[in-house]
Amino acid sequence: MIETGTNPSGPTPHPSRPDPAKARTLAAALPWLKRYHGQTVVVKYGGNAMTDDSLKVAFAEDIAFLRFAGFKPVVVHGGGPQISSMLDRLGIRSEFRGGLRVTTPEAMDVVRMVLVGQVQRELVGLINQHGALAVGLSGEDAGLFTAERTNTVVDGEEVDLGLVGEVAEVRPEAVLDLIEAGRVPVVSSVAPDAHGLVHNVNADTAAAALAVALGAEKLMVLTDVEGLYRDYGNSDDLIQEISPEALGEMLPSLDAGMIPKMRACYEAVVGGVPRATVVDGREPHAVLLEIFTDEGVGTQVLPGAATKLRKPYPKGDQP
Ligand SMILES: Nc1ncnc2c1ncn2[C@@H]1O[C@H](COP(=O)(O)OP(=O)(O)O)[C@@H](O)[C@H]1O
Ligand SMILES: CC(=O)N[C@@H](CCC(=O)OP(=O)(O)O)C(=O)O
Repeated sequence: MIETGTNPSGPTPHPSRPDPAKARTLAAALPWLKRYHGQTVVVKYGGNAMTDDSLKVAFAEDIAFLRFAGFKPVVVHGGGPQISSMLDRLGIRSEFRGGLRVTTPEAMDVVRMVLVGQVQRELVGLINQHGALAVGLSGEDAGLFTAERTNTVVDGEEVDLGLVGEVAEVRPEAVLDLIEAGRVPVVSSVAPDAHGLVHNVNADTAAAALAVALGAEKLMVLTDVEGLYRDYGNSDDLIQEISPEALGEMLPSLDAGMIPKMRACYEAVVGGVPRATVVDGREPHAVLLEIFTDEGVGTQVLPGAATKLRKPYPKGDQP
């Protein structure tokens, strides 16, 4: 029954008018919704962008948003700092050479336990707060990745990294089955070699190999810097856009964690992924911000790009 007459608890308040800015924001997303509808986007979530619980919740919301908006998101996660802290707690020494962890058999057990048993489980749980979407798997599942042991060269010298692998082969069928079923695969970067011995694969490397094998439309890498600095430590010039050729020339000059990251972007684009981007995962909703803005927010690697620089955004300022 509709009540008329006076309201005993006082006058009925005027409803507030819906904010037209919200409609404008949604309408402005239309070109990207059209471009990415039905397309696979591989998002690599780095351990350094996972340190804050609220950031992880926002990341899971972004992934669920993409899925419900008709994208096909696939997550590959890292967990370097989380592995390091567990190794410390267990009193196992580890060091990085050329951006990769020297991995003894003892450390490998911890890498696998932390990536598959902790980090992956947590992300799956957070995404599944939004529906029965996420399914976790690792390079060991259904032959997803076959690793090939690799070393690295530091200052001209070959360094033995132990149980560290590159991705020699990808069998993406299991991931494709999940995507087909409307699920969001969440992939951990450990993988057996041809004899079944499990290796530690850098998560950026794994994400690139998977993006190529899936024919993804985009590889997005979340990290803890605004993007690729032209001359890290000496200048705050950020690279906004760069071609794979120019990036290839820069690779030997890169440092630490940026080596596997930018190599991954390079390999992805050379392997046919139309664009690869590095974005600041410390920004809440970094994934949506990157996808639904004109120039993107971090560093984009795309064929034919002329190198474009920009200064960092002022602190607290949104792009
Ligand atoms: N040219 C560069 N531009 C940006 N960051 C760089 C550069 N060279 C080295 N770095 C370092 O690489 C780090 C990112 O790599 P990493 O720590 O492995 O991140 P993640 O855990 O996200 O994979 C940055 O925090 C920065 O310290
Ligand atoms: C070989 C190698 O270095 N593997 C990485 C795997 C995790 C990873 O890549 O994590 P981020 O993305 O957070 O750096 C490691 O052991 O730390």
